[in-house]
Amino acid sequence: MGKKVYLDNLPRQETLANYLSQLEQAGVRPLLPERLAVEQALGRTVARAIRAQLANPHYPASAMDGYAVRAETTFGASETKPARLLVGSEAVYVDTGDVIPAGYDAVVMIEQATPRGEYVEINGAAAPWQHIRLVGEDIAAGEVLAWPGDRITPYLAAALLAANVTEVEVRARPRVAVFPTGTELVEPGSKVKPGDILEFNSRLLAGLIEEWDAVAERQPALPDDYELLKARVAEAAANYDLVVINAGSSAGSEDFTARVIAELGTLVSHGVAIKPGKPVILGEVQGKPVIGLPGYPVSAALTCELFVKPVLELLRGGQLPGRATARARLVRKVVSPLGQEEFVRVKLLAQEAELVAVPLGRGAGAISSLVQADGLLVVPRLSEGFEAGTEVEVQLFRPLAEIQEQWWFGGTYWQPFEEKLLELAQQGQKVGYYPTGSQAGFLALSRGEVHGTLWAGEQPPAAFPARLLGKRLMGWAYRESEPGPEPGREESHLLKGAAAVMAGLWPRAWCSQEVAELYQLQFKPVQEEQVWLLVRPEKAFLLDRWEGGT
Ligand SMILES: Nc1nc2c(c(=O)[nH]1)N[C@H]1C(S)=C(S)[C@@H](COP(=O)(O)OP(=O)(O)OC[C@H]3O[C@@H](n4cnc5c(N)ncnc54)[C@H](O)[C@@H]3O)O[C@H]1N2
Ligand code: MOO
Repeated sequence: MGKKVYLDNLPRQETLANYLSQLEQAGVRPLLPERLAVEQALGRTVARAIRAQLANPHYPASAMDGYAVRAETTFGASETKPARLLVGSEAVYVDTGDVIPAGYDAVVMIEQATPRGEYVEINGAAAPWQHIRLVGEDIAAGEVLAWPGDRITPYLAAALLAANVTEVEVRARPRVAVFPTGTELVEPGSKVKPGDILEFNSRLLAGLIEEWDAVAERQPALPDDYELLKARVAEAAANYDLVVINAGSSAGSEDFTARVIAELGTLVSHGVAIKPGKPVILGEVQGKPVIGLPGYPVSAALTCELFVKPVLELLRGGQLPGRATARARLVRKVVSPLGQEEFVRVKLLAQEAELVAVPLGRGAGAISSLVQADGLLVVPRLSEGFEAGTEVEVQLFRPLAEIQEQWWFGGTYWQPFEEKLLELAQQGQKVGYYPTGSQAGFLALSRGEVHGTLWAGEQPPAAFPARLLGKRLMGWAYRESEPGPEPGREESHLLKGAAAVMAGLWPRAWCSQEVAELYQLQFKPVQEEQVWLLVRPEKAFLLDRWEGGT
């Protein structure tokens, strides 16, 4: 196949369908199932139907402690006219789980039986088969206990063992080699210098792949060396079911992945009409799928889900679970380029009786946005986005119950408030605090994007229930000697302003005394200000969670 210098730009579904069919043509087939002991198979997926080997119960068993009787011998019995049965020939004592002796067809609980010497008196009629667990009542021999595609849960494992099944055939877990690439990559925990990139994508990708019932083997990071990459990819294609290469997907001079695949096998496509994740590379080498994922972490995670997951489904021979969805009302307009399918991370909040979706930052480099997000909103390729107020469907990253429990705060950054939230979180309350400054926080509160916000300054706007939490000293933070008259910068998130001063980007930043201390910066106090908590009316109870102001 010739060298491609341009990116393909077909819709995702078409790109994927074409790739999967090319893989099938190249001989990629589902892997053979594996035979495992039931105890070793928890979490795995059943490959072939499993039938019960033995009934449960496999003998008629007493369900209660009492006397096995012939039901007909008790007919007509009452408190005043009990049936007198001879123990041994007309009634036999049984414990729960004992075999019902032949010829008997009911059990009378000891509470309803009165021993009288060698007799026992039964003061009520027993219905035939009462308190007897019949053979196969729970599981009949030969019954299908597990269907292909069922996940082996502790319940299923127990049922299999109850039916005397000790081994199961489960879907194979494809083995995936994950290669991080880039000369600038360094291991987490290293002492870093500018330009170094802490290598975390391979952990991110391996984690996702393992969640999808596959085995990920992270490989040492590869420097940007064409021949080395080529040799390692060829070797991995021979030894793994799937090869994932991360970064080196865009048009930069050291982005070799596509070339390597084209030279070793077939480059099926490079580029797809999605955002983020456009430069994804799909190929095949020696009959094995080889996928190049973009370097930016959000793009890498998303393309892993959109392309690696379906290939894993092909290899294991069966679908993996998708995400649950929920409907939510968008609080802000989302504008998206026509011709690209866009995946927007959203925060979800329970507000009054509904769920609202707040679009988050769209930078593909922000791994924190995936942590903060509760879900993903898909803007179709032929749409330019959604108006504020539209009801949209969101794919959930976490259980809805967890999302509905959380309290979400914005506004100015104030450490004592953060401490209080940390305390609440320690006690089990789900909370989040995403400071964006007093003004932005107030707007967010008005639009319903947060449950509460911190406002710094005099009397806050009267629109929301408010409580004075305390006072703080504001001023300029700077490094060694106080900079001259040039103005400093104000950052909406006080920690970020102080961080910019720390990094030598700004001469000084407007921040609070606590933040300056946190960053060990010099501090020139200018004014004292009040800090208020403002909340949505239905969250007014939150105001009482904080001790009175100063
Ligand atoms: N001139 C153009 N530049 C770029 C284009 C383009 O079309 N033309 N596409 C952009 C898009 S879209 C994306 S996405 C990125 C893809 O970049 P690469 O796949 O080539 O990846 P790198 O440049 O090597 O890395 C980018 C960035 O990703 C982070 N990264 C990479 N590897 C790791 C890792 N193992 N662990 C953690 N983080 C990693 C890192 O921040 C890199 O700087 O290209 C755009 N450019
Ligand atoms: O498509 Mo890139 O993946 O924008 O970030």
